[in-house]
Amino acid sequence: MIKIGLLGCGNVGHIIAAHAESIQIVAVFDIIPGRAAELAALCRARPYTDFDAFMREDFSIVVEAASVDAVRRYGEAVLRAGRDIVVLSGGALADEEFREHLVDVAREAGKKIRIPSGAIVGLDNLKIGQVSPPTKLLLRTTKPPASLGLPVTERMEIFKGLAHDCIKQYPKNINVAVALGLAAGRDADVELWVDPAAERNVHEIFVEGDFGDIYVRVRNVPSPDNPATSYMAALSILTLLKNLENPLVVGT
Ligand SMILES: NC(=O)C1=CN([C@@H]2O[C@H](COP(=O)(O)OP(=O)(O)OC[C@H]3O[C@@H](n4cnc5c(N)ncnc54)[C@H](O)[C@@H]3O)[C@@H](O)[C@H]2O)C=CC1
Ligand SMILES: O=C([O-])CC(=O)C(=O)O
Repeated sequence: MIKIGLLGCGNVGHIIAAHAESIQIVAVFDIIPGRAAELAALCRARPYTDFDAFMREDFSIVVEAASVDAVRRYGEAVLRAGRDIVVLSGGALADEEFREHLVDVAREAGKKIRIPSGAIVGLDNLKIGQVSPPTKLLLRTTKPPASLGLPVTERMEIFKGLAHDCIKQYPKNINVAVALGLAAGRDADVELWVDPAAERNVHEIFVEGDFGDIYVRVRNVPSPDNPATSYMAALSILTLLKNLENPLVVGT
C-alpha cells in the first residue's frame, strides 16, 4: 500500500482521508495545529506543524492539498528528500522560473511532480498541444458568489486575460487554468465569471488546432467545506493515487 504524507488538512485533506482505502496516510501537516490534530485523529496518522519533523516520517509521496504558497515553500524540500509530490495547487507552477527550477530539482533527485486533472477533464489528450500547438486555448470559469467570496447580485466577468496573471489574483479558484496550460504547452486564456444564478463551479474549455476543435463543459458540485473547491478535485487525487502502481495505464 502506498504511504503518503498529506500536506494540507482542510477540505480536500478531509475528503482524501475519508476515502483512503487504497493508501496509507502516515503523517499530516498543516500550519494550523488544530486542523492537523483533528485530521490525524480521523485517519490514524501522526500530526505535524513542523515541516522538517513531518518529512522525517516514512512515506514515499507528499500529497499537497494546501495552497500555492505551500508549493512554493515546500516543493523543493520534498523532492530533495527523495519523495514524489502530487501538486493540487498547480497554480504555483505558473511562474516559469520557479517551475523550471522545481523540474530541475525533480530531475536531479529522480523524482516526479504530478499534477492531477483536479476539477476539470481532458488534460490527457490536451497534451497533443505539445506536439501540435493549439491556435486557441480558452477556459471560461463561472462560479457562484460564495465560491469566490464576492457578494455580487448580477452575473459579471471579474477577470479576462492569461492564466498566469489570473492565478495571482485568484490563487484559490483558478489552478485548473494553469494545469490546462501545462498540459497543452502554452498559457491558457481565461475568463472568470461570478454568477448569483450559478449553483455549480462550471469550467468550459475551448480548444482549436490542426486536429479540429474541442468544447468541454464540466459542471462541478462545490465541496461541502469549501465552495471554491469542486468535489471532483479531491476525487481526482484519490484516483491518481489509486492508479500509481497499476500496470494498465489509460489515457495519454
Ligand atoms: N487543481 C485543481 O483543480 C484544484 C486545486 N485546488 C486547490 O487545492 C488546495 C486545497 O483546497 P482545499 O482543501 O479546498 O482548501 P482548504 O482551504 O479547505 O484547505 C487548505 C489547508 O491547507 C493549509 N495550508 C495552506 N497553506 C499552507 C502552508 N503554507 N503550510 C501548511 N499548511 C497550509 C490550510 O491551513 C488549510 O487547512 C487549494 O490551494 C485550492 O486552490 C482546489 C480545487 C481544484
Ligand atoms: O475547484 C475548482 O472548480 C477549481 C479551483 O478551485 C481551482 O482550480 O483552484
